[in-house]
Formats: sequence, structure tokens, C-alpha cells
Amino acid sequence: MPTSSRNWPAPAKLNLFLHINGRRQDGYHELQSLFQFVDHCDQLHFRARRDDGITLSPAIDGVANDDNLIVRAARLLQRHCDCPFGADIELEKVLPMGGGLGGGSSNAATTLVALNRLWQLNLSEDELAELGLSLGADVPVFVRGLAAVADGVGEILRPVEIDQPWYLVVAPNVAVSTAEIFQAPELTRNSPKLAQPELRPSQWHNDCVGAVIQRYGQVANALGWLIQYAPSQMTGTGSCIFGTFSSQEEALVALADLPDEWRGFVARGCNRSPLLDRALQP
Ligand SMILES: C[C@](O)(CO)[C@H](O)COP(=O)(O)OP(=O)(O)OC[C@H]1O[C@@H](n2ccc(N)nc2=O)[C@H](O)[C@@H]1O
Ligand SMILES: Nc1ncnc2c1ncn2[C@@H]1O[C@H](COP(=O)(O)OP(=O)(O)OP(=O)(O)O)[C@@H](O)[C@H]1O
Repeated sequence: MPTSSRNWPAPAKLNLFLHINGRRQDGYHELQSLFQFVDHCDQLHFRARRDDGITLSPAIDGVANDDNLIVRAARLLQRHCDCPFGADIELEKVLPMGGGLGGGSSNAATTLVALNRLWQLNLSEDELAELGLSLGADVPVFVRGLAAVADGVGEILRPVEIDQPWYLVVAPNVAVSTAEIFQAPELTRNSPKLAQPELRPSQWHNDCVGAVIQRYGQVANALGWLIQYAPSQMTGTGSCIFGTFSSQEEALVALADLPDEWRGFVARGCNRSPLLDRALQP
């Protein structure tokens, strides 16, 4: 067994649209969403252990290692396969957390894919995606690594080829509760299901944005600022927003003006996740 495997990317995702089509008996929402990756990534490094210990360093402030989706993904895989080995995992975190960029879900997916390789478990992509779903709704799309339209409650994925523009992603200094937004009484829950929505950018919108900007003034302010530079939208249930640019230069010009109170980065949209490219290498 190889002893270590380094430089596994865990990219962010954007929800280019998020349409809510209805509410089910169990409270979950029927939705349609378009996921695309960006080439802005956390990095993970793995070293195999001969005992079954799982360590993660550095820990994330405010998240106990036992709750960290990386450790949870590693333990889940270990249990599922009766694997006797463990791993020392190193995390270089650059993605803002709790902002709708899916960083935690992406970390979990990268851990599943990398340890499946390092521990020589030979699980299929379908098995990894199914394991991932038990960790979070957004883990499967990161495991599969292709831009996709999601349907159902987000679990049905259909890969799509779409434009790969440049984005300026802005993280307002606030965390939005996904559960709170989905419970908002005024939420639009009757957007029509669209056939091939990926072909109709003029209809792309985010049904959660109204409820978010009403409750979180920072998101409203950030959107008001970004929209001066480019067409802009919120990802997931926020708080991050993104502007869409046709060149890196234009996105960087806007980033240079970003008010100090917010963080931001410029990244390219990718229909193929950087994780898939890494998985082709030894
Ligand atoms: C909507 C997205 O942000 C799109 O990327 C994600 O699918 C949400 O993913 P997540 O944060 O992992 O969400 P979960 O932990 O599954 O759900 C958080 C909460 O959002 C609500 N929720 C989520 C997904 C869905 N289809 N309907 C819902 O009503 C539920 O109240 C749930 O308690
Ligand atoms: N490895 C991890 N990286 C980031 N957050 C983690 C991790 N493990 C557990 N968490 C917890 O998960 C929460 C959500 O993190 P994440 O970055 O995935 O949010 P998000 O981008 O809003 O996700 P989503 O788009 O799925 O709602 C964090 O606030 C943190 O408490």
C-alpha cells in the first residue's frame, strides 16, 4: 500500500440557479438547481496509518474534529469497508465556511475519493456517491465531479455542459441558516419545473434570495455593490454571492474595489471538477 497521497483539491461549487418547485410532506423542498464548480479549492493531504486512527490537522476553529465532515467521511468509509487502516489528514482551508459554497461537502467528497484510492478499497463512483449522500445533500455532486442539474430534493443529478465564465465570489461577513430560510413563510415555492433549464439562462434565479436579503442586511449590501459590476446572484441559501464576468481581468478590476468588510476571490467556472483531474494522477 502507498503510504501517502498529497494535493487532493476540494473545490467550491456555485448554484447558478435555485428554483423551489414545491414542499413535500416531510418538510423538504422539491427543487431544481444548477451546480458548477470553480477552480478555487481547499487542499487535502493523506498519509496512511497501519492502525485505525484518523487524525486531522489543523482543526477548524469552532468545529470539533469528531464533527468535521473530513473525519466523518473517513470513518464512514472505514466502517463500510471493514478497513483496518487509518489516516493522518492535513487540511489547507481557503474556502469561506457556511456560505453556500459547499466547502464541507466538498472536503467530505475529496476524502472519500482519495482514501478509496489510498486504502485500495475499489469502491465504485456510485457507491462513494451513495455513502456521501448520508453525510450531506451536496456530497454526491462533488464525488461525481461534473456540472449538473439537480432535481428531486437535490439528489437526482444530470450532467450538463455550460459556459465556463469567470466569477467574482463575495463572502459577506455573515452565516445564513439554510433551515431558517427554507422555513421562511414568504418563500416562493411554486417555480415551474423547467425542461432543460441549463439552456435557458434568462430564467435562472434564486428563490431564496428575497428571504435572505430581508433577514441579512450584509447580503443585501453586498449584492447591491456587486451588481454595479456584473449580473450577480446568490449561491445556495447564501450568504455568498457571485458576479459573472466574461474575462478574468474584468473580475479582478471589481475585486480590487471590494470593500474591506467582505472577503472575495476570482475563479473560473469548471464543468469538470479539479478533483476528477487529480484522480487521474497517481
Ligand atoms: C439547497 C442547497 O444549498 C443547494 O446546494 C443544498 O442542497 C443544501 O444542502 P445542505 O446545507 O447540506 O442541506 P441539508 O443539511 O440537507 O438541509 C438543511 C435544511 O434545509 C432544508 N432543505 C434542504 C434541502 C431541500 N431540498 N429542502 C429543504 O427544505 C431542510 O429544512 C433542512 O433541514
Ligand atoms: N471540513 C469542513 N469544512 C467546512 N465546514 C465544515 C467541515 N466539517 C464540518 N463543517 C461544518 O459545516 C458547516 C457548513 O459548512 P460548508 O462550508 O459546507 O457550508 P455551506 O457552504 O453553507 O454548505 P452548503 O452549500 O452545503 O449549505 C460549517 O459551518 C461547519 O460547522
